[in-house]
Amino acid sequence: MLNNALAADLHQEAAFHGASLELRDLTLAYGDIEVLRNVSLQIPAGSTTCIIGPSGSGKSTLLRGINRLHEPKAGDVLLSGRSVLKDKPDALRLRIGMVFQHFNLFPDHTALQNVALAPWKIKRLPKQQAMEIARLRLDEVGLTQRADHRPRDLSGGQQQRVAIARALAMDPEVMLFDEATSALDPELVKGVLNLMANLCQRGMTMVVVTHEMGFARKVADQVVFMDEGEIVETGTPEAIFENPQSARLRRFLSEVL
Ligand SMILES: Nc1ncnc2c1ncn2[C@@H]1O[C@H](COP(=O)(O)OP(=O)(O)OP(=O)(O)O)[C@@H](O)[C@H]1O
Repeated sequence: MLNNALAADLHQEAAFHGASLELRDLTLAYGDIEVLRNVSLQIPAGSTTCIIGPSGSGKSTLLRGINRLHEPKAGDVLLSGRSVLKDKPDALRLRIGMVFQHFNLFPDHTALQNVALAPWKIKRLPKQQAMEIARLRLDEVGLTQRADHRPRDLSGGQQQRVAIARALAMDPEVMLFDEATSALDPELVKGVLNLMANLCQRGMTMVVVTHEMGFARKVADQVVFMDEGEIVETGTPEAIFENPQSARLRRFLSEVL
């Protein structure tokens, strides 16, 4: 059983304690080709940053650099003011949750088992406690009734919510979303975006690569426009969408809005 403090901490609208992130002159390359060059960005604790930009501009690569799925060629990433390059990548990924376009759930596991797996196997919590945490996280994403369903018996939106619950079950300090709604049927997108907005309101630090300009406009604290591996403009949603400074951003917006 969970102790009362833990249960209280996990209840429906509990606040998160997001950490700050800072990227310092981050450069990432695939082989000899640099696809991200000298990217610097401040992401305050508990804030939401939306990354927008054309296909191939380096948005996913930026996320992969933050949690070291791809090792930086140069530069640094600071989590709560401390370089993540000092930690083992596995330890870092306990602190930074990531949600992908494709949900990557284990097909032979139920929703509950999918969410409980990492707290049990990676955090090494007792199985019963991991299951309790998973139940609470599934409850938070509105899937209590689907806990015993396998992914094939869930809609795409429900599978993505399981993937979000799975990331939250590790108590991350930062959540990275890589086009989390791009693979969903249009009628399922809103539910997942609402859930993401709820995490934002509760103080999670979020970095969201998205093609959903409405979400970026409504939810982001800052919007980052990337093109050709660089940050071209950073600003409030109002500044980016209503008063774009660069021709590149104006051209991009004219194509997507
Ligand atoms: N594994 C890889 N090996 C070599 N090049 C890669 C690899 N992954 C991405 N790239 C290249 O890096 C650049 C940035 O890709 P990235 O996926 O980060 O862009 P993106 O902005 O997320 O694009 P999209 O919106 O289409 O997902 C692109 O030119 C891409 O072709």
